Amino acid sequence: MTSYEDQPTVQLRALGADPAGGPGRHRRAGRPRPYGRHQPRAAPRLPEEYPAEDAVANGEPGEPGGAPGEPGEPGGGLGEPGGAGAVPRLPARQAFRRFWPLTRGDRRRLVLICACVIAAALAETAAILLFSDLTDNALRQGSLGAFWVPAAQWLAVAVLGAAVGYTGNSLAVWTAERFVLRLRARVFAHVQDLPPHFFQRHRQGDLVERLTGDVESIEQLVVSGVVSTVSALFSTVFFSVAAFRLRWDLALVTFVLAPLFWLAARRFSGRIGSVARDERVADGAITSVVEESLGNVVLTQAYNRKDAEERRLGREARAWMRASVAGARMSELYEQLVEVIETLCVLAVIGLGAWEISQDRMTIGQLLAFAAFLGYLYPPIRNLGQLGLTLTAATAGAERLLEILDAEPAVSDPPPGAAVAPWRVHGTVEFDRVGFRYPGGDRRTLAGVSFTARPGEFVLIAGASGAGKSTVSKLLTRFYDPGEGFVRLDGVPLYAMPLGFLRTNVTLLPQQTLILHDTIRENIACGRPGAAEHEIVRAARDAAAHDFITALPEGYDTRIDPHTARLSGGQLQRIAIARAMLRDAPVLVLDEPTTGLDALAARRVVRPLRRLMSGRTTLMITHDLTLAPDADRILVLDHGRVVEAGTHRELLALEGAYARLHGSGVGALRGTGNGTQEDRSWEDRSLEGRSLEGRSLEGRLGGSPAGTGPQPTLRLGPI
Ligand SMILES: Nc1ncnc2c1ncn2[C@@H]1O[C@H](COP(=O)(O)OP(=O)(O)OP(=O)(O)O)[C@@H](O)[C@H]1O
Repeated sequence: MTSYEDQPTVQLRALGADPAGGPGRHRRAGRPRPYGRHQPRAAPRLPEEYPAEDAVANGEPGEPGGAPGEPGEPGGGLGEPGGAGAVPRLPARQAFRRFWPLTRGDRRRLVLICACVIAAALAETAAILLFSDLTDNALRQGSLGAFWVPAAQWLAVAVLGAAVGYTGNSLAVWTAERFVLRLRARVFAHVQDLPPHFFQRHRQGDLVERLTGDVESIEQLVVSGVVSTVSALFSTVFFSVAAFRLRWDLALVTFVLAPLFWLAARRFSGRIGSVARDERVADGAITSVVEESLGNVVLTQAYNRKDAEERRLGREARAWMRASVAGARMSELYEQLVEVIETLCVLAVIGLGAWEISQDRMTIGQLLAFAAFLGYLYPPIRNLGQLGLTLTAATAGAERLLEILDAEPAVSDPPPGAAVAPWRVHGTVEFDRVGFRYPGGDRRTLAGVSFTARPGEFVLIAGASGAGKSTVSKLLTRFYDPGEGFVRLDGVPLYAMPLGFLRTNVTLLPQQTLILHDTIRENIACGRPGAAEHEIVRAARDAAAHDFITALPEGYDTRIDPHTARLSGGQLQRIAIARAMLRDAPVLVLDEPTTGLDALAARRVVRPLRRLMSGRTTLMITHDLTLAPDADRILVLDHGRVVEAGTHRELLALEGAYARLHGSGVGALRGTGNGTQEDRSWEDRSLEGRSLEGRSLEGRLGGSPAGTGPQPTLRLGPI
């Protein structure tokens, strides 16, 4: 039997698609999985191929959700990663329509690529006819003179084919990569606007996989899909015309059997879709486990969790292997079925040819020439059948990506023209009967919260864990909009001003020190891009960071990252303070600025913090009440409500919630709770509280320093 694999077909192979689910990690490593020896090409599927279309239309992820604040809306709607069943099924047509606009700017190039593809198919058809002419005339005549003209023509056609093939391929790869680049940038930009709870609810590794592997698989759906369809269609038409010109009766037999390829592909389409989906999910899961394990390596080692982590990875790896093997088997099964169909077709043609020869209507040479020609004809026909498979598999990646793209940001800029014009912010912060419920949350996190912080005031927000303190900071920096009431800056509701303007004027210093994977200089400079060197150094000096930075061998050029071992937690925090200094915003939100630091480090941070706070409206969220006497006002939150407000003295005198909080913390340590030590410096109090905190732990653990017997247990509030 003719080996069609060896036949030259003009395809833009560089765009070769893997219908088993796109370029997952394993595929990028080079394991080919063609569902046919000739690279399948994507084509739009017929409507009847989508029995689930109605079901999909009902829950189509393309529809924007409701208003922010409602369960599942902003950033919601994304199925729980790790379960293929959670991913909504999307018709390929819709997926194509969603991503096609991204080809804008490259459409002329796409037309040129298609023209190259068509020209290449024409050149190949011409080559086939010239070959037939050569065998029929020159060889039969046995004259070398009859050889030269068709040979020269054949060579010219081959050169032309090579030229358009090269041009088309180069352009196609370039266009495809540009598409991937654009798509990735678009998804990445969208992801960055998503609210915090989106990232809390989704495994980072799975999101990484969506931004890499899944993004690439969309390319097969769109750019390669269009080029492949054009290629397969035109090749089929040209080769068919040539086949009918050679022997119409044999060509007819060939075409009568051709739908078998399409039937086989259709039969496999559903299963390949689900296998591809499983593979994409398995890719995401394994990336997540590896990423989480590496991030938690200290926990793993400290708690002897090595075996447990290995088992976890093993579980995901086995699931991945199962999905991968299922995909490979499906591929192989389809491949072999197509082989059998091809054999059947060739046998039918040879059978008819044998009958024609027996009737003296055909020579053996003609029959062999036609059989050889089938090697050209079947690949594009077969590819047309396989396009659906490629598309189904690529759609699995599209579904996962659209889940991200359809997750809505919790907040957005006011419409153009509706935004309040920027002004010089004084720093009055106002919460006016604010109520808030997290998307998907079952109860209100804040209810009727009202307070005003005037320019330059220091307002401390205290309360038990889970009372809603950090939520106040998220509303003020507009990660979310309140469900009820208003948050205002200088009397203007936050939603009425551009987000960029708000965040330029309200600096957040979160609980977790945010460090970029870059030099110390860049880490400080990102507070105000374009800042001059002397401004960066001044900020570092004010943050008490300049000395330890210059003591490093590479000084400000030292590269750091969030897990850097070169700097301590307190030093990283001081770099973050320097960044905030440089930003020079009139409003400052400090969320547990000394959490995680030991007493000495906290003490070193306190002084620069005071410099940072000076002259700015400051909202400090903290458990550490050693700072409370310095506050102009203290708000005590309990179950999302402000239950007490006043100065340190006033609240202690009330002997209510604040006094209890204070009594369970530093007050108890001082044994007074009446603020008699308020004249002592903040730094000293901080140091004392934290030193005692250490002692309290000793006490709890039953340690008895210097063998003095059991110590009383000291309670320090949340540790
Ligand atoms: N993304 C979220 N989705 C649903 N609920 C959330 C989300 N984030 C926080 N919550 C809930 O809102 C409540 C208040 O959380 P918040 O972080 O504001 O408390 P907190 O007072 O700052 O606590 P802590 O002092 O422990 O940091 C908690 O019950 C918490 O479980």
